[in-house]
Amino acid sequence: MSNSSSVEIGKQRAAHQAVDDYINSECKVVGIGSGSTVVYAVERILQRPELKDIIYVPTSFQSKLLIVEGGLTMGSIEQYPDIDVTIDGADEVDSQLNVIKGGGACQFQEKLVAEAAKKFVIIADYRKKSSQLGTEWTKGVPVEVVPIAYKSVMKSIENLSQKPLKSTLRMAINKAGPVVTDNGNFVIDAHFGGIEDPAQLLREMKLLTGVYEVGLFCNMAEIAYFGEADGSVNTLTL
Ligand SMILES: O=C[C@H](O)[C@H](O)[C@H](O)COP(=O)(O)O
Repeated sequence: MSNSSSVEIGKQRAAHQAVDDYINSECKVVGIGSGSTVVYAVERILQRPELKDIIYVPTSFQSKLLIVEGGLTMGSIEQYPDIDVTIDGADEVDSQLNVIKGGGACQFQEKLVAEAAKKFVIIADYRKKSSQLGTEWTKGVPVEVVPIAYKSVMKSIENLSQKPLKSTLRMAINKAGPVVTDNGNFVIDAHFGGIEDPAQLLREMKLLTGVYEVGLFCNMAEIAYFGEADGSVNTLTL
């Protein structure tokens, strides 16, 4: 099997198992994360007709499309601030269930919908497992910033207790200029190498003026499902 097909199978198996374990007809409201792994979670939801009556809360434009095109009922976080379960992908997950998210620039709405949920479930392929954040996912910590503040946030990041190796403004592909998020903001990717204390870094970055949301999710996930290269699924809980 090629690497890319074992990755896709890993994503699909992890997503299907998480849906089967965590979403049932007792659930009233379910949060739907963003990214390529979540596509398989929605695929599984659509295979189970008893899950059709649930309200699904999106975390991005992409996730809205998945819900609408699947013919599922969509609700907003304002209408449904209490969510039973949110299922979402990850860029990197450490052994303490700290997570880097935002590779697709969706971390703000993802965090909002994850925090509203009683249970936050991560689904990922085997490449996302890590002993220390920043060592497997080497594209940096995604930091969503208000556009006029991007330079000053980049400067302020230099003074954090763990200094970044570099930080870059994320540029768009097939459009001149920066990536613009679903909230009209920019994204800085802050590279730290191995992150010594993710929760501390998160606290410090959240205090910087102009920072909208940071793609570090600490003490939030109750479980992570990893689809392995051999087709099996492993879980991580604390
Ligand atoms: O902004 C994007 C999200 O945080 C995604 O959940 C994350 O990047 C993982 O995406 P994928 O499932 O495509 O690896």
